[in-house]
Amino acid sequence: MTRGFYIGRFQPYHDGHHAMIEQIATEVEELVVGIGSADASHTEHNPFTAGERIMMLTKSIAEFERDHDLVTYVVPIVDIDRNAVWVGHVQSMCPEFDVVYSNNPLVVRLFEERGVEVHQSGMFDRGRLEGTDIRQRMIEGREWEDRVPDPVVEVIHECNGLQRLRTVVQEDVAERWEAGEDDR
Ligand SMILES: Nc1ncnc2c1ncn2[C@@H]1O[C@H](COP(=O)(O)OP(=O)(O)OP(=O)(O)O)[C@@H](O)[C@H]1O
Ligand SMILES: NC(=O)c1ccc[n+]([C@@H]2O[C@H](COP(=O)(O)O)[C@@H](O)[C@H]2O)c1
Repeated sequence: MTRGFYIGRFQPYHDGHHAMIEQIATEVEELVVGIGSADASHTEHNPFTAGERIMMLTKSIAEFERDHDLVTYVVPIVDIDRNAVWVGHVQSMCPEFDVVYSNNPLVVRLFEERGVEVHQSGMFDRGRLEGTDIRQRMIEGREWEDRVPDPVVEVIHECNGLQRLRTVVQEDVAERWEAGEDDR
């Protein structure tokens, strides 16, 4: 039995993450999904809470649990300020895992330095499937719903996520303006 680990911020969980988990589901029997930066929410970079991201993931991956007999564990992981001990921090919070799946260069490096096997999948349709671009579309009122699994659309509407994102962006801009960090 092989148990994998896949971590992301999932702000929001999108079709690129979904394609990655679909592929992982063919390679492992169990998967631990880490909700990274679990302590962050209500900012432009991290608008959604750990709880909201757990809902996005749990509802979306139900189809893989059914179709591939995959067992998943979703674990929130808060950030810590020392990269050198982060792998131990993750391991201390999760069921034991054999292999890590990631396309994030820092995550790959930190696990490999600790002797953990890491698989990289390459990016799926990255021109369309990038969290930063999807959040920008939400802010600007452009179409984003076709880039995420259907349950994610429901969760974002349930938590009034578009309005929250637009509000926090305005607050961030105002703070940068007051701090004199904006181009004027
Ligand atoms: N389109 C994609 N295809 C495959 N893997 C992806 C894709 N987008 C992100 N990933 C990977 O999923 C993991 C989590 O990514 P993350 O949640 O940061 O998404 P992101 O789209 O890069 O978001 P952001 O732009 O907000 O940083 C990382 O390993 C990342 O490289
Ligand atoms: N020192 C740390 O806390 C540390 C180090 C490496 C990755 N991480 C986290 O792992 C997650 C990686 O996910 P992304 O690929 O979505 O960036 C992020 O939440 C990131 O903050 C944290």
